[in-house]
Amino acid sequence: MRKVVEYKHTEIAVKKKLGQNFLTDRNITRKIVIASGATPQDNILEIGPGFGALTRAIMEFCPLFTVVEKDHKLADFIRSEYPQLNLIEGDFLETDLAALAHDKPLKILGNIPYSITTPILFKLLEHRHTFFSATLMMQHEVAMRIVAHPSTKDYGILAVQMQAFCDVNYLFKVGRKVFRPQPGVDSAVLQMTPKNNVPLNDADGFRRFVRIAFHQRRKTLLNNLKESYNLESVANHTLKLRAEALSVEDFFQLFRELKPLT
Ligand SMILES: C[S@@+](CC[C@H](N)C(=O)[O-])C[C@H]1O[C@@H](n2cnc3c(N)ncnc32)[C@H](O)[C@@H]1O
Repeated sequence: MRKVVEYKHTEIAVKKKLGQNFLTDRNITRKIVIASGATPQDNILEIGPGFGALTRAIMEFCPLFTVVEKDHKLADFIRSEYPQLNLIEGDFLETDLAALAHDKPLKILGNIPYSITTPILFKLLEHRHTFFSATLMMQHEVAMRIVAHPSTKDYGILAVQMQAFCDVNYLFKVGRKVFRPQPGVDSAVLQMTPKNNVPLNDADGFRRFVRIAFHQRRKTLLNNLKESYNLESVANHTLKLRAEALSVEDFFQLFRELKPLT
């Protein structure tokens, strides 16, 4: 069934593909902005302002900032309601973060579209030098996977990749009832802050290694890694473990010990 949401002078047919679930609770938007620590001096970027629920709350703390919105009708809405903002009408995944962060690292905020949560997170990881922190509302289940500890069912590639490069903080849960239209899942607000000193000199190689180590979760590290790496320098007891048993520090150490097979 076609769902329509209307606010002030604008009505849109909700696009599921764009993850359009709009926040209706001012206490929550304010709580997100307070958690982000936004001040008037910050270089803020909001992902997906929609009808401006979070935008309005950010403005109370920082009057001028940048927003990126892909939906043309919503971009028109933001342009007419908040002409003072720097609106990028386009796709966050194609937004040049380095250019936006030219003078100062960004503080990123957003109630992000569920449909592209993972690509957004990986874009942020890749461009972690461009931002100071990202305070994001996402699906609760994804937030749990990001902050998961070793040897739990949620612990996997996402947790290791994110925790390797960022400090991640689960802030609070947000029930589905405060959105229009109501999604089928709950949300949570998570903050990620890039780490200054990551003990790696090949971040891309590390990311590939983590993917291979988890390739088949039930298999040992030996079985997952042996086709791709020379494992001579790795202790036997380590190779008998599964990837899920290793902490992020253990992953760093193991990555230093093995050599890719060419
Ligand atoms: C979950 S809604 C949040 C809207 C608003 N911030 C709120 O909290 O009510 C996600 C917003 O992101 C926009 N969006 C979806 N994909 C996008 C993309 N790739 N780049 C920028 N904005 C996008 C949607 O059109 C929508 O406005």
